[in-house]
Formats: sequence, C-alpha cells, structure tokens
Amino acid sequence: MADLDVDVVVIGAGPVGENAADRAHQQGLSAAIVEAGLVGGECSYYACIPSKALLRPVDLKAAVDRMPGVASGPVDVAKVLERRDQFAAEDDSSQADWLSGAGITLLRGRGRLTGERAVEVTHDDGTTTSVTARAVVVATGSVPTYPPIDGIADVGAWTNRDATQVKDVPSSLLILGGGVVGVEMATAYQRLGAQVTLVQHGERLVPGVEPEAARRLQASLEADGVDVRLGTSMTAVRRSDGAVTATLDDGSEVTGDELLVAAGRKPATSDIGLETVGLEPGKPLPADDTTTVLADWLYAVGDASTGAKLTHMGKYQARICGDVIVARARGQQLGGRYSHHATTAEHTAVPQVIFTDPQIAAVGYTEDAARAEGLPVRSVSYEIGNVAGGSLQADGYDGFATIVVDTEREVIVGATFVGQDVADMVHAATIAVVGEVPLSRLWHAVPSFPTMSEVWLRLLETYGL
Ligand SMILES: Cc1cc2nc3c(=O)[nH]c(=O)nc-3n(C[C@H](O)[C@H](O)[C@H](O)COP(=O)(O)OP(=O)(O)OC[C@H]3O[C@@H](n4cnc5c(N)ncnc54)[C@H](O)[C@@H]3O)c2cc1C
Ligand SMILES: NC(=O)c1ccc[n+]([C@@H]2O[C@H](COP(=O)([O-])OP(=O)(O)OC[C@H]3O[C@@H](n4cnc5c(N)ncnc54)[C@H](O)[C@@H]3O)[C@@H](O)[C@H]2O)c1
Repeated sequence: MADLDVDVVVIGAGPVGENAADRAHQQGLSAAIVEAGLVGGECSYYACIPSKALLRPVDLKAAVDRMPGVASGPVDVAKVLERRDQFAAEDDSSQADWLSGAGITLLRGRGRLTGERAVEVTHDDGTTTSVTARAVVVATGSVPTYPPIDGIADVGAWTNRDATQVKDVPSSLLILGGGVVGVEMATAYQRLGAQVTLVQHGERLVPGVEPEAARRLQASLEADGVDVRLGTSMTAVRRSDGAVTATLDDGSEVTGDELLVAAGRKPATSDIGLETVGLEPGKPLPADDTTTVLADWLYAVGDASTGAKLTHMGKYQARICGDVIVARARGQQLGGRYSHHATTAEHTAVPQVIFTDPQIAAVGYTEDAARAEGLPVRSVSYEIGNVAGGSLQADGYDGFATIVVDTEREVIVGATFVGQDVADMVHAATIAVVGEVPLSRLWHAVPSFPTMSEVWLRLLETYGL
C-alpha cells in the first residue's frame, strides 16, 4: 500500500480506537486506523461481549428458578455456545465494513511509532506502509499477565480468549484470580456444568468493591458449588493425565481439566516504538485529562493508557480525544473540567457492572476509598428485598444498595447496588454523582411504585431526610 499522510492515525481498532478515529473523522479530519488482529478488539470477541453472552442464559435460569410457578429446564450448553457465536464469532468483516463506510482507512498490520508523528505498519506479508499524521492515538489495549508460578508456561493455561471462545465446557476448571474476570467466569462455568475452583491471593474477592458486596458474591458462588480459596496463591502447576494440578502456598493441591489465568492485565505498549519518542515501553501511557501524552500530537486512550480499564470509559476517553484533536486542528482553545475536552468523570464517576449473581453495579467512591481521599463521608445501606419492587422481583431477594454521601456538600459521591437485575440501576446514581445533585433535590426524584428504584427513597430516609 502507498505511504499515507492523514490528520489522525490510530494504532489499535478495538472499541476505543474505533471511537477516537470516528469522532475526529466525523468532524472533518482524515483518519486511518491500524489493526494487527480483529477489528473490534478484545472486547468484541474475547472479553465483554462473549462473556456476557455466556452469563445471560445462566443468569436468567437462576432468576426463573427463584420464582415459584415457573420452571426452567436444564441448560442446553450447545445452544448457549451457539448464541455466543452469533455475538462473537471471530469474523470482523462487518466491523471492517463499518469503518470503510464511515470513510476511515483501515490498515491491517502491526503499527509502531518510528518518531514524532510517524507510524510504520508491517503487514502480514512483510511489506510496510509509512504513515505520517498531525496526531497519533495509541489504543493498543492490554494483554493478560502471568504470575511467576512454577510450570505456568507448560500447562497450556487458558487466558480470557480461551475461556470466552470455549467450544466444549470442561468438567472442571481451576481459576487463578478472584478479580472481575475470575468471578464472572466462575459464575458462568459453574452454571454451565463445570466444577470450578477459584484461587485468590487476597483476603476477599473483587477487592475494589464495597466489602459487603464481595461477601454476598462469595456466599452465592459457594452456594452454587464453587470452591473458593481466599488468602492463598498457586506456587506450582503441572499437567499430568490430561489434568492440571496446582500446589497452593498452604501445601494443599487442587485439580482441574483446565487452568484459567485471570490475574490482571498489562498495557500492550511493549513493542510499539515508544522508545523512538523518549517514552518507556511496557508501561501504561500517562495521558492527562485531555488524553494527551506528548505535546500536541501523541494521545493514549483505553486499556493502553492510565485511564480506567473498561470499554465504556475507554470510549468516553476516545470521544474526548477526538474532540481535543479537532479543537487543536482548528486552533481553538480547549475547555476545562466537564467540557468536551476533559475526561473529568475518570476522577470521580467511573461506573462498572460486574455480571455475576448477585450483580454488583457501582459508581464513584466506595466508603473506604472516599475516606482514603480525605472526603468527609457517611454511607447508608438498605436491603432491596425490603422494598415492594425487590420482593416482587424475586422471592427472598438477596441484595442491597449503599450510597456514600459527602456530608459537607450533601451530595452522593458513590453508590453500589447488589442483587438480581441491578445492572441498569447504576446509571441513575451516575447521573446523581456527575450532576452533584444535592440530596434535598434528590428527595423530589420520586421512584415509581413498585420498582426496585424505591430503594433510593429508603436510602434518603435512612440518611435522615
Ligand atoms: C474477560 C473480560 C471481560 C470484560 N468485560 C467487560 C465488560 O463487561 N464491560 C467493560 O466495560 N469492560 C470489560 N472488559 C474490559 C474491556 O475488554 C477493555 O477495557 C476494552 O476491551 C479496552 O478496549 P481497547 O480498545 O482499549 O483495547 P482492546 O479491546 O484490547 O483493543 C485493542 C486493539 O489493538 C490491537 N493492537 C494492539 N497492538 C497493536 C499494534 N501494535 N498494531 C495494531 N493493532 C494493535 C489489538 O489487536 C486489539 O484489536 C473485559 C475484559 C475481559 C478480559
Ligand atoms: N464486567 C466488567 O466490567 C469486567 C469484566 C471482566 C473484566 N473487566 C476488566 O478487565 C480487567 C482485567 O480483569 P482481571 O480480573 O484479569 O484483573 P483484576 O486486576 O481485576 O483481578 C485480578 C485478581 O487476581 C488476583 N491475583 C493476582 N495474582 C494472583 C496470584 N498469583 N494468585 C492468586 N490471585 C492473584 C488479584 O488479587 C486480583 O484480585 C480489569 O480492569 C477489569 O475491570 C471488566
């Protein structure tokens, strides 16, 4: 392909890179995007989408099983996997078509910086294309990390790619890591018929959430039959007679047909030529609130950056990035906090939904995190099963909501919802946090009866309104 000169070149066509290119292009800039794998990135084929496609059927079955008078049958695993393939088959033709329809040039190959505003793309056939651009955006995502455990390189350990693209559910699965990937995959696999053993070296699961949320999740996983081992780590793993055996640091052994490593991720920045522009490879790219890394030409968004490692937050960063690039191209002043040119929500209002059973949906600070920041806070909680909407949703509804209130400003700085079907409840809290809506005004946001949102009223009453 002939060498190219464009306004913006994006390295990495995951959900985040695609959004950055599109946002800049929609406003009149020429854009090219470089992709070494599948257009759509990890999220579309090996992360968010296939994992949720595996979880939704078993989540629905559990909800039906909690309801007297309606019966669910056994899970048809083949059908579940077939539906997963409808969402996440490893074919990026429709996403590539979308890019070309949008007028963005797709360069298939591996992109590397070769200096300021210069990227070289190496295609599969070994040929190269040089791209020069006014702005370069790094959106190369992340790759799994492997803890230093004896034998881990020799047992054919699964990553999120194997777990989400599975063709045959094994009869048993060891999971290393009790973070978000670990608990979501433990939920899916145990309910798809595998015996799951989950090993987490911390004292609790999903360390970033309210402690009571993690306790309820652990109780539910254990009730499902998951063997949860906390406060322990694997010291060695070996494969014999087809199975993987892991030795734990308390001397015990656990066995499974496969081992899924879900022990965190690192940015995919080790081989993208960062050293040619004076930056250290292998580290998350330190982007400021305008997503800028260097002067007014190098930008970073998504998992490759220091921002939150979630698709929706990466896409938010990408929209800001596109707008900043356009403003600079037009010689316009950048706006400040909460403008189109600042990722303000990254500091105080990151939402996340963990699609386990119970679901955990949270935004902003937990109580402990707020105190660590020196905020004057008080948190109040209320059982969702004690509001009419919750008790109608499921018999014995197990879940609660917590709000963390800044007692000086009387605004909500964090909220957590735990329970069946709470995923969509978090957005109301996100609006309250971002809008810094005073509690006295929230009192007038009347939840409909009988919905689970009535828990908002009870939380405000419990706080003292
Ligand atoms: C199992 C799992 C489940 C998840 N579920 C959720 C969820 O439910 N919700 C959520 O918000 N987040 C979820 N995440 C996190 C989410 O997947 C990431 O935050 C998101 O994919 C980041 O998007 P990205 O575009 O930055 O990177 P990626 O999606 O990783 O895309 C980066 C792209 O860059 C390409 N690339 C890398 N290097 C180069 C190079 N040198 N040249 C050319 N191309 C290159 C890669 O091939 C890839 O296509 C999950 C993660 C995992 C592992
Ligand atoms: N629903 C969602 O939003 C969703 C779903 C999946 C993943 N993600 C994102 O993907 C990213 C990666 O998730 P992840 O779960 O791989 O990473 P993570 O950092 O969330 O969790 C890794 C866990 O592994 C544990 N661990 C690390 N080394 C260990 C060892 N040697 N022995 C035992 N335990 C060990 C850690 O204590 C930690 O709890 C996260 O940023 C996450 O937010 C999001």
